[in-house]
Amino acid sequence: MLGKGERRQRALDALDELRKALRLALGAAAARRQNAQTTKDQLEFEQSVMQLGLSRARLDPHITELRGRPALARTWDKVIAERDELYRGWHPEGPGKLRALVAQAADGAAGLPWPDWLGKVGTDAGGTAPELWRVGTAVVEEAPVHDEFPVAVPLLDRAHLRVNSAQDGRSVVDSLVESLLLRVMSYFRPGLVKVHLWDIGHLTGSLPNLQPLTAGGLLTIHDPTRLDDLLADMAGHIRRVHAKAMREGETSLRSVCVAKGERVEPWRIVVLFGNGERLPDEQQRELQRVARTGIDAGVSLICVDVPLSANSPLETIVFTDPQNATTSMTGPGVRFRPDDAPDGSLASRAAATIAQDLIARRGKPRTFDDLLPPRLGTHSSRDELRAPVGFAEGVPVEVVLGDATPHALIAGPSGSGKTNFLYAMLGGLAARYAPSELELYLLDFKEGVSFAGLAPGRKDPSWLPQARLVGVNVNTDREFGLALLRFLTEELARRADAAKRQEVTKLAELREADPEGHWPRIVAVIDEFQALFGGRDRITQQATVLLEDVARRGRSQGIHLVLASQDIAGIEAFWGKPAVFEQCTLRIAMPKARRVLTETNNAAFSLPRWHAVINHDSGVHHGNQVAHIPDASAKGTFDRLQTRLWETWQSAAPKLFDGAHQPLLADASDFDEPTGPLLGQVIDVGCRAAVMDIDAVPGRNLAVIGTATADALAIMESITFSLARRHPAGSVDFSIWCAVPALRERVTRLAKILTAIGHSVDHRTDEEIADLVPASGERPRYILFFAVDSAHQWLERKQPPAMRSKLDDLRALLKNGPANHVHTFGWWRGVGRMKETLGFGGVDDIGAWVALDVQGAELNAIAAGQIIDWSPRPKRAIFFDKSIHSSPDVIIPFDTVGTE
Ligand SMILES: Nc1ncnc2c1ncn2[C@@H]1O[C@H](COP(=O)(O)OP(=O)(O)OP(=O)(O)O)[C@@H](O)[C@H]1O
Repeated sequence: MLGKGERRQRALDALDELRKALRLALGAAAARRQNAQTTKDQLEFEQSVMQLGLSRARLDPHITELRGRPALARTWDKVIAERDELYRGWHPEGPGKLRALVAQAADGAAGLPWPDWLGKVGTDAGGTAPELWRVGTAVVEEAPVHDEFPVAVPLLDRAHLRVNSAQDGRSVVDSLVESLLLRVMSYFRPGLVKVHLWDIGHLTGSLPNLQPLTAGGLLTIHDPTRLDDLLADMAGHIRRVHAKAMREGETSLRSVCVAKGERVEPWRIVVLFGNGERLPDEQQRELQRVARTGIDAGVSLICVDVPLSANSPLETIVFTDPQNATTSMTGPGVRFRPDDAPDGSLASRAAATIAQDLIARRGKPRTFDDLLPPRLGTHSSRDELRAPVGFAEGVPVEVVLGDATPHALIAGPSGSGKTNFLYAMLGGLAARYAPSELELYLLDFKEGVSFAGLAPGRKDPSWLPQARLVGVNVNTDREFGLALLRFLTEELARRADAAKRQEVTKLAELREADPEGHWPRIVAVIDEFQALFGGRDRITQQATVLLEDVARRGRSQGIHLVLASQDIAGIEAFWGKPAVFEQCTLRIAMPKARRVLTETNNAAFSLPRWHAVINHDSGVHHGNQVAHIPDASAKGTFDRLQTRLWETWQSAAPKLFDGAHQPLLADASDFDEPTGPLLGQVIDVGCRAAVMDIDAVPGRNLAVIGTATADALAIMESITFSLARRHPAGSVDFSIWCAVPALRERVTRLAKILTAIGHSVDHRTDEEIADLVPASGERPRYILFFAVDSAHQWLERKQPPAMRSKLDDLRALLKNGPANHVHTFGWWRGVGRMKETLGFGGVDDIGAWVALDVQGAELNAIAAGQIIDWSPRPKRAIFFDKSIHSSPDVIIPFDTVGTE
C-alpha cells in the first residue's frame, strides 16, 4: 500500500508530467522564438499559434492564410514536428499513468462508473476524503494517437470548482454537477456531506433529481433573493468550525477529523448557479471570503456561471460548446467531455435511498437525555461554560458562556418555550460542571413557581446541587432582584480583590494562581427580568446601575447573567443605556421573538415550534444556529437528572425565597439561636432574619407602626418567641400588655406560652397597664406593649399632688429603661398616635421601627433625616434601625403558627 502522502505526490507528479508535455508542445513556438529572431513575422506567427492552441489555430482563417507563406509554413511544420516528438515521449506511459492515478486518488464512488455504486449507501466514516472526484474524460487535441484518459477534480477539504457553461449548454453542466454530487453523497455514510443550493433564476427546479435529499436535511434549497443569508450562514459556520478546531489544538477541521478517524462536522458543498455576471460587490466580497476561508472548515464551493477568482485552490471547467470543455486540471489543448449522467429516475431513487437511510439511522428524535454527557461533572469551568441545548439535524448545538459571550439574553413571547430552554440549558450545564465549578442563582419574576422544583419541596426532597438561591413569585418583590444584583456586585468586588492580590486579571488566571481557592463560575438567571425595571422609581434606577456594573465587570470574573424576557422591546431602561444589552453577546430567540436579534435578522419569525435561534454574535445573521430544543420540562427529564445529581453530590440546599408565602419563624435559621428579637425575614439573597440589636444603651426600644393587625401581631409574637428562646427560663422578665379586648385572646395565649416555657410573665389587660414597671430591675425585662394608643385613656390620667401623668412615666421608662436592660417593643396604630405617646423629643428614645401600612412620607420625621421611599403592600414591612441603616430593609413578617 502506498502512503497517503506518497500517493498524493505521485498524483501530482503525473499531472505535472501531463501539463509539461502539453506546455512544451504548445509552447514549442516560444522555444523557437529565440532562434527565429530573424523574422518578426515568424515570431508573431508562433505567438499566435501558441495563444490559440494547435487545433484552433488549424481552423483559424488568419493562421491558415499565414501558413500559405513558405517561411511561416516551415515554422508551422516545425511546431507540429516538435509537438509530435514531445507527445510521443509522453504517450506510451502518460494516459496509463493517469488512469492509475485517478483509480487510486478517486476510489469507489469517487471514481468508478455510476452503475458500480449508484443506489448503494456509502459507509465511509469520513476520516479523510478522496483526493479526486471523477467528472469525465479527456483527449489531447491534435494528438497523433487519440488516447482517452479520465479527468477528476479535487473537492472536499482541497479545492472549489468553477464551471462555466456554453451557450445553451446549461443542461450538460447540471448533469455534471448532479453526477459529481451523487458521487460525493454516495461515497460517505449519509449525513457527512450537506449540500446548499442557490440558483439565481429559480427557487425550485435546479438539480431536480437530488430533491429527495431535502427530506433528511442533506440538501437545503435557498431562496434566490437571499444569497446574503446563505453566505452569512456559511461565514458563521466557518468561524465556528475554526474555533472548534482551535480548541482541539488543530488548524483545520480536516486535521481534527484525521486525528479522530471520523468526520466530526459534516462537509458543506455550496452550489451556486449564476447567470455569468459578477455578483453585486458586497456579495462578491463575501463569496471570496467564504472561498478563502472555507476549505479549512470543510466548505467547498461549486460555482456555475458565477465568476470567482482564485484566491484559494480552485479548479475550473469551461465549456466551449455544449459538449466540450477545457479544464484547469488538464490545461489548454486537451478536450474534456463530461461522463454520461445516470438516468434521472435512477438518480432520484438513489438520492431518496440516501435520505431514508439517514432518517432511519437518526432513529427517534433527540431528547433531553441526549443533552447529557456520558459521565456527570467532569468538565472544568476554568475557561468557560459550554453545554449543548438542542440539535440541528441530529447534531448538538451548544451555548457558551465565557470571555467572548459573557452574558445571554433570551426572548420569546409567552408560551414559546423560554422556561423550557432555560431548563435544557441548566440541565446541560449541571450535568457537566460539579458544584465546585458552577453556582446558580435563579430568579423568576413571573407569577408561578417555575424554578421552585430546584429547591427541596414537600413532594420532592431533592434539589439541584449547583443551585445556591432560588427565588420564585418575586413579581411584587423587586427588592429581591436588587438584592441579587447587589450580592453579585459584592462577589465581583471580592473576586477583583483576590485577583489583584494575585496580580492577575481574569478568572482563569486567578484559578491558576490560587488552585486551592473556591472560584466557581456563577450563572445568575433572571426570568422576566424586565419586572426589575417596572416602575419609574429608585429600584429601577438602582437595578439599571447594578445590572450594568455586573454586565461590564462580570466577564472577567466569571459571573454570567442569563436574562430572559417576553419583550425586550418593552424594556425602556435599556434604550437609554445600551451597555447591558451590548454585553449580552449570546442571544437566544424563541419563535416570534422580537428585538433580540439584529433588526435585519428575521430568523426568529420563521422558526418552527420548540426551536430556537442560538446566536453567539450579538444577533447578527451569520451567528444564527437554529436548533430544536428537546422537552426539558416533562416528567422524567430535568427532574430525573436532578435526582441523579443530588444523589451524586453532597451540597447544601439552596436558599428558597418564595414571595407568595410567609416564611415560618420556626424554620428560620436565625431562630435556632437568636441573637436578639427577630422581626421578619429580610428580602435579601441570604434570606436572613432582621434582628434588632438590644445592647444596654439608650434608645434600644422598638416601635411597630400601622393598622395591619395580623402583620403587627406576627411581628410582636416573633419578637416575643425569639427573646423567650434567647434566654434561659427565669433569667429574664416579660411584660405583656394589651388593652384591646378583640386581641385579648391571642395575647393571653402568648402569655400562657411564655409561662409554660417557664418565664415570668407580667400579663396585663386593663388599667393596671398604667402602673407600668420600674426602669430598672434585677433581671432584664422585655415589655411587649400591644396597641399602646388604646391605653392612653389610663396613661393620660394625672395623679395628684404632682399632677404628673402616667404618660410621663412611660416616657421616662422608654428613656431610662434600655440602659438598664428594660426594653420596650410597642405597637402603635399610626405615626401620629405614636408621637402623642412620645411627646416632644421622645422620638429619640425609639431607636428602631417597623412600619406596615404607612406611607413613606409619614415616616420621614422619624427616620433621622433620611427620605423613606415606601409604598405599603400586604404582608410586607420596612425595618429601620437608626444606628445601622441608611435606608430601611424590606421584611416579610414571619408566620408564627406552630412556633410554640
Ligand atoms: N422544546 C419543547 N418541547 C416540548 N414541549 C415544550 C418545549 N418547550 C416548551 N414546551 C411546553 O410548552 C409549554 C410552554 O413552555 P414554557 O413554559 O417554556 O414557555 P415560556 O416561553 O416560558 O412561557 P411563559 O413565559 O408563558 O412561561 C410548557 O408546557 C412546556 O412543557
